[in-house]
Amino acid sequence: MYNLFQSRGKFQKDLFSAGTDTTSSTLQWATAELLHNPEILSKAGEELSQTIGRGNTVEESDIPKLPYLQAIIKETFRLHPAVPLLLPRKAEADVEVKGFTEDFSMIIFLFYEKEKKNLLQYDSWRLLIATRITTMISCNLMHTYHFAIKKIFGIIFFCLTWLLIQALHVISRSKAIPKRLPPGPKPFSLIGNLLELGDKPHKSLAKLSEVHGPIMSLKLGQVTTVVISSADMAKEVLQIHDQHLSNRTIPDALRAHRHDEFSLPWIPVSTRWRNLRRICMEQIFSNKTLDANQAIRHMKVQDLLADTHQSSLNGEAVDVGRAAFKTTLNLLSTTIFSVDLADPNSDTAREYKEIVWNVMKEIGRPNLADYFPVLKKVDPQRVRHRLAVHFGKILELFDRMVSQRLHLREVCGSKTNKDVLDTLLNISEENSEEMDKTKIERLFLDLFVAGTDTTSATLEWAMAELLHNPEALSTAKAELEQVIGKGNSVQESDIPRLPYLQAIVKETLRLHPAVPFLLPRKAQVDVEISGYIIPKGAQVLVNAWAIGRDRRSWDNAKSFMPERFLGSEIDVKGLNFELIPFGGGRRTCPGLLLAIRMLHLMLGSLVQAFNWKLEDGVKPVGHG
Ligand code: HEM
Repeated sequence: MYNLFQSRGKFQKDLFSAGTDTTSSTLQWATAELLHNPEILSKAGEELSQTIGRGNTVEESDIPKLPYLQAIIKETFRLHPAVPLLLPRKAEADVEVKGFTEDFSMIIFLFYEKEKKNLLQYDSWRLLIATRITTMISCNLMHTYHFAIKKIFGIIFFCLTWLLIQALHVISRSKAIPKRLPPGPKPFSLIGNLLELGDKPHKSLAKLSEVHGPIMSLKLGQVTTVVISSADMAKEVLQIHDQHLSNRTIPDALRAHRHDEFSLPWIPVSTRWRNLRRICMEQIFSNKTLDANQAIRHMKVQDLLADTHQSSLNGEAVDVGRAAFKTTLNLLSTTIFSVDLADPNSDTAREYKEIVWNVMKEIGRPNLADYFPVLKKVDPQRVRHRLAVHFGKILELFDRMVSQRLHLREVCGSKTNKDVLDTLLNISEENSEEMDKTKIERLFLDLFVAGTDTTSATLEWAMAELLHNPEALSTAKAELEQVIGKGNSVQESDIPRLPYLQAIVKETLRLHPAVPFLLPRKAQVDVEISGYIIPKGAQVLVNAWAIGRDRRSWDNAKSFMPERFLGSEIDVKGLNFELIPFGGGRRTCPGLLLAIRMLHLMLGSLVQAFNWKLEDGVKPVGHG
């Protein structure tokens, strides 16, 4: 057996070298098969000697009388067709074969199964289609590597099918999601729509949105910006697509002292951001902590009342804005590190107040580097440079305060727990990874910047609206008198019993959100909203000012009517998207509870303690 196989292999090899002649190759295979099957060989020999006789030669005319010989030839054709793929055909027109319709430019190869009995049964052949195969493969090669090639074609076929499915998928997706920006005003070539911003961008963009809709795109210099101006669209951004729209575009100025890398409002959503937020929500601004340190805020509000009383005794008008800023600063600084930072007799306090004020000014200043990123290196208006100076001073001040407290704790030999600084130092002693001196100082910077002007501006607006609406003022006064009683001072714990005062604060925040565009968001991926695409990298501004005045959500939207909130469930906590002065979703303002307490405490106290009127000669003006 072994020898036979060996000799057959050698025989085949010799015969193959003779070329691709189909007849000789079939004869060679027939001979090889007979050598491999001696029984068949002897049966064929018997038939020949019986039919032709020994010594006579075989004539073509004898073939019909030799059925066994015919059968051997057919069997050889079946097992060893000389042209396994036949010769390639080309369809001259679309031809449907078993449900497949093929382009006539395709080349069709026919493979057939080895097991099939009948050479002529085409329906048992497997059809494989290869598009535009340009490489000619020699017949011999095909013959020798028949099955390997079959596999390769199988793989190619599979890959092509897979690619086709993917392409169809992409095409159908791109059909389903029109890749188009929200509508918006036509931008100029270099400056885009910068000129449309005007000096009150929240108002200008609210006006533009009346033309272009509640989701609108603009080009601010080189920055693609999407502006949101309705409660429904705000819900899409702040809640539904919150996951991809929670990071920020960072104003260039904030890169001073690399503050953008430390700052809670600006760092991207990450483990570090979550830790900082958790500390804020659980340790600094929780109701429990705020209840524990409300007495110090009460004291600071008594100072505000004393100052105001002094002004009235002197017959001077009270600058509510300044008084509000000073008191808010004091409320924050006593809450955070038990120091009165707005004390007029302290040099540190005066310096501090000025720095905070300057920081606000620089951050609020429009900066070309934010609209033309190529200018970031140059800092053309020197905003980052000036902010770096202010940051440097304030961080130095915080550094002194933290060092003093650390020293005090060392001397006392025990942990104190009287304010936010103590809370943070306790955390850092337990886990220095989570909190350390630098992180504490950076967090303080954020809290002061985020908390001071926002709260004091809201208080100033509330007082302005009350002076403009004497009926609302007298209703508030009556409520305070009834609930607190004459001569008693307002406490934070009284707030739940003062629904009209709460309604005034909500109405003020609706009409005058201190951060009209919230803080800017940045799309992490393409986000589809309402059939439009907010492209990856675009800046998203939610116009809380426009939403608070949207006629679709509010009756008499421009009027100051605190009554609208009486008996209403609508709150400012970020769940009612028609009222979002503190933002919404995972980046909602963490200082909300403190801000709300400070606002009610200051406003309630001022309204209760004095009879207010506008300074002589000043006329109330409507707000637009
Ligand atoms: C009336 C007062 C205030 C208003 C109207 C206000 C408003 C806001 C708004 C709109 C945001 C951005 C939310 C968003 O992107 O969705 C924000 C963020 C923030 N606010 Fe306030 N805020 C006020 C008071 C405060 C106070 C008192 C503090 C702390 C002392 C504070 C600390 C912060 C911080 C740290 C962030 C950044 C949160 C983050 O990005 O994760 N805010 N605030």
